[in-house]
Amino acid sequence: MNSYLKKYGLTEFFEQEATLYNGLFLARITEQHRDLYKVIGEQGELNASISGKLAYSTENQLNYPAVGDWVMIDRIDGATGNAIIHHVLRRKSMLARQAAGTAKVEQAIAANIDTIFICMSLNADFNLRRIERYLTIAWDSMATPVIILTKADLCDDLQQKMNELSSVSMGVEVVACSSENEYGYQAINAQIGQEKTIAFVGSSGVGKSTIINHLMGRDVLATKKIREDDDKGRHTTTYRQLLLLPNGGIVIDTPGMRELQIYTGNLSKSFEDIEEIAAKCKYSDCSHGTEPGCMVRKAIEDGLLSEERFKSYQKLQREISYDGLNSRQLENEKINRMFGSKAEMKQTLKRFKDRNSR
Ligand SMILES: Nc1nc2c(ncn2[C@@H]2O[C@H](COP(=O)(O)OP(=O)(O)OP(=O)(O)O)[C@@H](O)[C@H]2O)c(=O)[nH]1
Ligand SMILES: [Zn+2]
Repeated sequence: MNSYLKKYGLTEFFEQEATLYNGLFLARITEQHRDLYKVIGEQGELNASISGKLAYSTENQLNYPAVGDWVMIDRIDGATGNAIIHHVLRRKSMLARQAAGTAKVEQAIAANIDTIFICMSLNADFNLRRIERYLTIAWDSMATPVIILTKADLCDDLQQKMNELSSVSMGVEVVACSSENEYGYQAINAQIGQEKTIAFVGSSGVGKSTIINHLMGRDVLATKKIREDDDKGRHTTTYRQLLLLPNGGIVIDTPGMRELQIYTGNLSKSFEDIEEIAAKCKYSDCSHGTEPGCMVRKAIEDGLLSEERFKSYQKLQREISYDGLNSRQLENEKINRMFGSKAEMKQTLKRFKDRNSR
């Protein structure tokens, strides 16, 4: 096997697949820009674009090459111009999300990830529902999730949080860590196999870049603090979307992956008032419809909360719960919305059948 590409995660599976394409060369996508890709071939990095035929035959956005994909290109020497990507090899896993502004079109964020590090901080960001959502996304991608709890130094009830977490983590490895004293960093390293590809997801500011920098042994990513000081910001500077770790292992960190989190985090902030009222509803999963003891409806009736504000909260909430979910999850979401839950849906369907068979 080509030892150079092996460092970039090449396995026998892909090498075998590649033999189907005579005369073309194997490469892995390391960066994606609008129409231009960076790929790593057996002789190093080169620019690439997709062939007209591939673009033409690719109706589904999902099948466009994404960072992490293994592809077949027409050359290994960039001196003769951009390489042309002719085929995308079958993926072992894929992280996808709804394309911005559309409900139906799905987009690949990254491909062929072995492990997804779901990062959540042990202070403000700690939220079991959020973990559940990320776990669903991770399982759906076919990669293995690992939960990384960050900022342990800012938490004084670690054991309690770990206990709470165990009710939703269901056998997934959990690692607590802190950048303060590098607590837990050894355990994180132990979760990274040789030539395995890792992706980091989680809310903004939980410390993903901090961990990646530590793994790299140098500051390759600007952490939030640095970015705030630098008004040009991270978005204008180019950065690597696929990083080789010095200890083996590969990190994929695409802009799309960072965006996966934006919406989950912000709702509570912008609607703190409603969430505060809702916390007092009789039922913790109150939908603020016709349930007894709903404090949100009461606040609206009492003129303490405007109906409009509540409506926009609900609307945003619906959009948020769609963001980042793929079609199968979306289907489940719709079922949940219509029937409350799958169990309830089954009940309803059963009642319906019973009635019709009578
Ligand atoms: N106290 C404490 N602060 C931390 C820890 N890890 C990271 N931070 C701080 O948290 C802030 C955000 O960290 P980042 O690594 O930039 O977070 P991020 O998840 O990469 O954020 P995005 O790039 O926006 O997705 C920085 O100011 C870090 O110094 C930790 O373990 N303990
Ligand atoms: Zn309510």
